[in-house]
Amino acid sequence: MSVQSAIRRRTAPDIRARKNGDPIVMLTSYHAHTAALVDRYCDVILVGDSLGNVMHGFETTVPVTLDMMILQGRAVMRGSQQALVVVDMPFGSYEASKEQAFHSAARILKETLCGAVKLEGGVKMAETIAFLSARGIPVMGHVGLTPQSINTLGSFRAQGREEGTWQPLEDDARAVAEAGAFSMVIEAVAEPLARRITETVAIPTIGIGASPACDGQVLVLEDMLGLSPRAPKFVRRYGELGPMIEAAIEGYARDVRSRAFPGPEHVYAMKPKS
Ligand SMILES: Nc1nc(=O)c2c([nH]1)NC[C@@H]1CN(c3ccc(C(=O)N[C@@H](CCC(=O)O)C(=O)O)cc3)CN21
Ligand SMILES: CC(C)C(=O)C(=O)O
Ligand SMILES: [Mg+2]
Repeated sequence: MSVQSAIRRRTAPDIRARKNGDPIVMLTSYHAHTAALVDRYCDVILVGDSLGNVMHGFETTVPVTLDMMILQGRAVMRGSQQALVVVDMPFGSYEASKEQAFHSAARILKETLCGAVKLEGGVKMAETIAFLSARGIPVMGHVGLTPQSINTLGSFRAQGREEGTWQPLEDDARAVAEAGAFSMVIEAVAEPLARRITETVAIPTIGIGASPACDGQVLVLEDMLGLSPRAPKFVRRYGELGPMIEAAIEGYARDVRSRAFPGPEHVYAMKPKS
């Protein structure tokens, strides 16, 4: 047996079993080299449809396709060994029917070999989550702010911050849990609501802008690295890669223009005559 295959990857049931345990650590990655780094420290790697914003410069995640998710999912699986890899189902690939969702999710599992999919929505998606879960596809839910619904929501705004707005959000979280999801992302909700949901559902909640009360946390890697031009308020920057990359590019351009690069050590000399 190869060394690689001797390392057992985390599974959806492993993550499910972490309810009320040590916090679940999750970050996004869309490519092999960052996946290898994230894999050393995280329990879950999310191949998020935020790749539409981060990699492709779209304003929203709406234009992201199934083929884009599968291509990046394959890269992340090649780069990682131990983390559970979860691939986002993109807008338009699952909402029409539970059969459409199964077809899309099966493609994701078969073509990337990832361990689970994630889809947005609560009560309205519960039947779909149950259908997939019963047929061998682990589903991570995603409730609160659901960015794929930007065109009906109107703006990316935190949820549950006004009195009397909690009920539909609590209903969504309960529906996702009872449908058989192994965990759920809670995005941009008021802290007391995130705590209430986390205390009432039986599966782990993974927060993004949803307070420390959740059973785990997730951020978009490029946001926390300081590589995204604009990041939401809930992001803490753990690095300033934007300025670092710019300084490197500036140095390269300067050296090429002054012929300081390439140096002697980067040049191929002729081989001696034999
Ligand atoms: N790079 C990136 N990071 C993300 O966290 C992310 C994506 N892309 N794309 C998909 C969704 C969209 N998300 C977003 C996008 C914008 C805000 C935002 O601008 N929020 C403002 C206003 C909040 C309010 O009005 O309450 C903020 O200041 O946080 C939040 C979440 C989170 N997701
Ligand atoms: C923000 C996270 C949870 C996500 O869904 C994504 O990166 O697409
Ligand atoms: Mg997403």
